Amino acid sequence: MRKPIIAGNWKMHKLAGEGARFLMDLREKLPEAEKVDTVVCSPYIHLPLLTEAARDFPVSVGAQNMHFEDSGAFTGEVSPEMLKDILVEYVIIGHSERREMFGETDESVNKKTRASFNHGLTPIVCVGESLEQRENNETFTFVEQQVKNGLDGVTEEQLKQVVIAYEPIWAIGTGKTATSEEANDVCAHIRQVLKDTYSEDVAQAVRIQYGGSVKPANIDELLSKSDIDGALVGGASLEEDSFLKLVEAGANA
Ligand SMILES: O=C(CO)COP(=O)(O)O
Repeated sequence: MRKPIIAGNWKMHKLAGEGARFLMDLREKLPEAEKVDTVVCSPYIHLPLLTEAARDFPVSVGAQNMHFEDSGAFTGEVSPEMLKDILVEYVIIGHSERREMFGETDESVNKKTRASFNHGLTPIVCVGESLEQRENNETFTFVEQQVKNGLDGVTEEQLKQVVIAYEPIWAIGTGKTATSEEANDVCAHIRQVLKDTYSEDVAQAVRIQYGGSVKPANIDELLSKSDIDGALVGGASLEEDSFLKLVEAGANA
């Protein structure tokens, strides 16, 4: 069985001190690390404070982006080596907001995914279709292409560590969740693509999260599905009570 993974994506919210307090408040309350992987992905500048606050208790810290080079003349960028240096463990790659607003492409997603393994970071690779693509019945082919392009050249052993987040763009921050069946169908398709492109072993190992208006009220239903192994959560990860409920749902899945 794949271990559930619940990740909060704080996007551009919270000040650093608020983030650290959030983690400290959860300190005694989080389920054991054996039951669920709990991840909080914050803005870059909060990361050192959060990795310090997260010492000795079962939560990992993730970044929301990174550059693919180790160092160089890339003003405003942060490298995988820098993230690893401050004990960051995860990195979100190719979130739809970065693809839409910051020119991220399958090619840059692929470079970043491969770079994450040079430094032992676990990538959370985001894929997902627009409303127009869904209405034109292009969801499967589009997501399939994103998965293949994003993971191109990644070795089988590395692939088993990858987390894929299926986030339909039309469900992000809109309050519109894909039904658990719709979400599971796409996650199952992604797993089939992994099997056809790589192997059954890889397909069974890779964890696939659903993201898009996940809340305490709908997470149990989503996690009960065969191919949904966790959630990548925006809005409902910002508040301690609701984040804790989501993580508990992961631990009980
Ligand atoms: O984009 C998301 C997580 O990466 C989803 O955001 P919401 O949970 O706010 O819909």
